[in-house]
Amino acid sequence: MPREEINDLQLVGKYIQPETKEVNGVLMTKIMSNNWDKIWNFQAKPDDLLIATYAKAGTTWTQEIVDMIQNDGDVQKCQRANTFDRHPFIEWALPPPLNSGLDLASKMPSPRTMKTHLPVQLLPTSFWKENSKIIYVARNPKDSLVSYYHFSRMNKMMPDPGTWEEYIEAFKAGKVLWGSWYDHVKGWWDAKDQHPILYLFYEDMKEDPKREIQKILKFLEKEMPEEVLNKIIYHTSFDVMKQNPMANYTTVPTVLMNQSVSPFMRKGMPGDWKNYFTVAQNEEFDKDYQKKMAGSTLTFRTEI
Ligand SMILES: Nc1ncnc2c1ncn2[C@@H]1O[C@H](COP(=O)(O)OS(=O)(=O)O)[C@@H](OP(=O)(O)O)[C@H]1O
Repeated sequence: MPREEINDLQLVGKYIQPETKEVNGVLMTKIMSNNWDKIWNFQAKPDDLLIATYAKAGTTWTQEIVDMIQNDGDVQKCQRANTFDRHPFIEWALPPPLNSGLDLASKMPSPRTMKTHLPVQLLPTSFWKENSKIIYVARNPKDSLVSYYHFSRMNKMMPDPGTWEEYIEAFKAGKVLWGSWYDHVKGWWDAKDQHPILYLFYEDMKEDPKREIQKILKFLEKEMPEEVLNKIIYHTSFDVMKQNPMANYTTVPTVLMNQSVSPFMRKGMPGDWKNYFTVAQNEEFDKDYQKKMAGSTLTFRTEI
C-alpha cells in the first residue's frame, strides 16, 4: 500500500479497531465480511501457490523461505518489496482507496504466490478445482495464542484483544479473527489427503530448518545447490528476518502497527507460552484442548 494513502487514512482514523462480522460462523473484519462474495468467487490458477495458516503460525517466515527458493537465493530480489506486497493476502481488505488482497492478486503476473488465513471450508473453491498447490503451516496452540494476543495489542487493524484472561477465553471459544484454531488445524489436516497440500509445523521448522526447507523444495519440484540452501536458511533465520525491513513489517506506519507495544518479530521461539500461562490456566487449557482435539490424529509439540 502506498505510504501517502496510508497517511491520508490515518488522518481520518479509518483503521482504528475494526468492527467484526461473521461469515458462516467464522469471525472476520466487517470489511472482509462485506467483501465476502468477491473473496469466495476468487479465481485461482493451476500454477498458483498458496501459503495457508492460522494467524501467527509462521506465515511470514514461510513466505520468505518460498520467495528465496523462487528467486534461487537472491537476497536482493527478495527485498524488492514488503512481504505483504510480494504475496497478496487474498481475503484481507482495507477501506478504499487501498488495494485489497484481491486487487493485488488480480494485477500480479503468474505464477503467483499468495497468503491466506481462511479455514479450509471457506477457501474459495477455485483453489480445489484448479488443483493449486498449498503449503499449510501449523503451530502449537499455546504459542499461537500468545503470539496472536501480542499481535492484536500492537496492530490497530485487529480487534482489541482485551485482557490476557479474556483473550484466552476468546481464543478457546474461537471468537477471534479467522475463527477457531482447533477447527482450522484439523480441517486443513483432513484436507491434505485429497489435495496437493504440504502440511508443515512451526516447531519442526525451528528444530531443523534444513529438513523442512528440503520438504518445500521437493513439493515445489525444485533443486538447488547446498550453498544456496544454506544461504536461504541464514537469510530466513529469526535474527536476520527481524532486521529485514521488507519482512519485519516496520514499514507499516506506527499508527497501524505499533512495534514499541510488541514487535512483529517478537520471540520466534517455541515454548514462550510458559512465560504467560499460569499453572491453572495451563491445566484448564489442556483439558479443553483434549475435548476439542479428540479423535484427531494431529499432534503438536509445545516445546522443542
Ligand atoms: N524466521 C523466523 N523464525 C521463527 N519465527 C518467526 C520467524 N519469522 C517470524 N516468526 C514468528 O512468527 C510469528 C508471526 O507469525 P505470522 O507470520 O504467521 O503472522 S501473521 O499471521 O502473518 O501476522 C511471530 O511469532 P512470535 O515471536 O511468537 O510472536 C514471529 O516472531
